[in-house]
Amino acid sequence: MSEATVLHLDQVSRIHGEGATEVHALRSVGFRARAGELVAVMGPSGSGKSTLLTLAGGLDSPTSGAVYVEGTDLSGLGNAGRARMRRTSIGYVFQDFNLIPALTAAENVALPRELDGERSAAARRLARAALAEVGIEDLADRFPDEMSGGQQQRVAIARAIVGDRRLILADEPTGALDTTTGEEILKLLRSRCDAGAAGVLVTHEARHAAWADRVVFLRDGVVVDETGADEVETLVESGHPA
Ligand SMILES: Nc1ncnc2c1ncn2[C@@H]1O[C@H](COP(=O)(O)OP(=O)(O)OP(=O)(O)O)[C@@H](O)[C@H]1O
Repeated sequence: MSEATVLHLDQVSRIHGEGATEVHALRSVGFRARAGELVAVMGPSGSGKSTLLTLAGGLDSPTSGAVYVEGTDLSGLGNAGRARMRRTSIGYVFQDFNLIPALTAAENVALPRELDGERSAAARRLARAALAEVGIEDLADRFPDEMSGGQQQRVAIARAIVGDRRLILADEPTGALDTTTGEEILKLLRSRCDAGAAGVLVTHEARHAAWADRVVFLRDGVVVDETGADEVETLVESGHPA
């Protein structure tokens, strides 16, 4: 069970544009994230990290190859099916939090459940449980502009995990936070993966990779290296090998 593949990119390529302006953002990438595992994705600017994450989250479709989430081929679903998958199985955490300013913390977290037809009271209960898991249940009735950046990112993580979603995708989630607050956010991601979710963390910083079980390096849309758990520490000490 703990070894189950939650995310599988099978020979995935993504080409943006056509002809002279064609950009190969990803080239035949194979990638897996298993239950209980946090995988860091690193690489220079433009290497395809965000493209990998948006494909994994069903926000974009591959030019060729297939993306499976919990065994379901996202391209076989159609737009409505993919949207449903995003609300029920996939949590996304962005650098700039992306909370809805007019909604309280609890309402932001409950929203994906309510969009999925869950009754309001049940959705709020799940939202409060998710807020408790990230340590800010007491801020449930605050609006985003009444919270610090770190608190807002905790709300975003609660929204990503609410209802026990199994795949958490995080794109530079600590980019707008100070070092200490950023480490706390990574710790939350780590503990969610320890509890059975699969996590993918896009980061520029080698020391963030210390929270991951594996590091996958991209360059020009190709996986150029993979580092196992025992090598992650060496990587952090020596810096970026790619
Ligand atoms: N919608 C798009 N249209 C055209 N080209 C795109 C599009 N999205 C990404 N690209 C190109 O695809 C390549 C990979 O981009 P991507 O954003 O995935 O890289 P990245 O590794 O996440 O970069 P960064 O670290 O700067 O965020 C880049 O050359 C980028 O310019």
